[in-house]
Amino acid sequence: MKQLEIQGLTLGYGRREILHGASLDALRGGAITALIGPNGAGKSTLLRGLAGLLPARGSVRLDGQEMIGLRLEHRARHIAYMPQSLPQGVALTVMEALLGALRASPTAEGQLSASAATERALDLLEQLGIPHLALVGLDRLSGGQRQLAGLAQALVRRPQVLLLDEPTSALDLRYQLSVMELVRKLTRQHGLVTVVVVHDLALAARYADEVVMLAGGTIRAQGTPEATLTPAMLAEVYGVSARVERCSHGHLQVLADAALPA
Ligand SMILES: Nc1ncnc2c1ncn2[C@@H]1O[C@H](COP(=O)(O)OP(=O)(O)OP(=O)(O)O)[C@@H](O)[C@H]1O
Repeated sequence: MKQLEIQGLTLGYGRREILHGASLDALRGGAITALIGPNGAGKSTLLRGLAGLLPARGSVRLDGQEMIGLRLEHRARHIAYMPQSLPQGVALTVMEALLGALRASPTAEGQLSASAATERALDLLEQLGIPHLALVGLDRLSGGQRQLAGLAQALVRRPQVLLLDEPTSALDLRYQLSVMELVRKLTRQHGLVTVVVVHDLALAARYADEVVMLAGGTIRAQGTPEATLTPAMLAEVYGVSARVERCSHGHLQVLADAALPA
């Protein structure tokens, strides 16, 4: 079983430290971890740090192998990262972007032949429900379509660790569910260590096996949705008074009633 161990991780921008020696219980393969917390908590910073895009101190070990200090192309064999917003003005079709991601550096299975790469990319677009976008330019996609194309770029290399920064924020209700279902299916099937930044606590409660709550650059809680999404924690971390109830289908729902006085 794969696992990602994060110990004493310190991250920041220039001299500004954002994450202060964060340590987590090992993140397990086959499980989705939702990274939640208020705006500016450091969620995207943590994800960028795990992706190797920021200078870091501490330790990030995948199955015992230290990732910090590993060259980006080596780390990219194991870890895929989908940023909150994809770069604009890229004159490529969705298919060209996927093939480019496969060519950029060898995948864990080595370099794929051109036909195997095309087949894999098409298969993934089918799974995401967007085969009709294969030949459409990235700069002609809607916000939600761009997000799906970004997700395809992260998945196409079949990583062991999948880092997704708000992958459903621009998606309509149906796609929010179908994308999270697919992420869960792939996570289970391939034993991926999946970490998803998400603001929607109903989605976190429904799809996460584990929740990590971050505030002010510090880990405030880690555990099952039931253990972490409590009225007391929501008051402390988000400053809201909230109820946590089960709907008629048994899903946990967070009902925020009021912002607490600062
Ligand atoms: N490129 C950057 N340069 C300098 N500071 C940054 C940069 N990106 C983020 N920060 C700072 O790091 C802190 C954490 O930001 P981060 O984006 O990680 O938060 P977040 O929890 O993802 O927030 P949100 O929910 O609003 O997306 C903030 O104070 C932010 O101003």
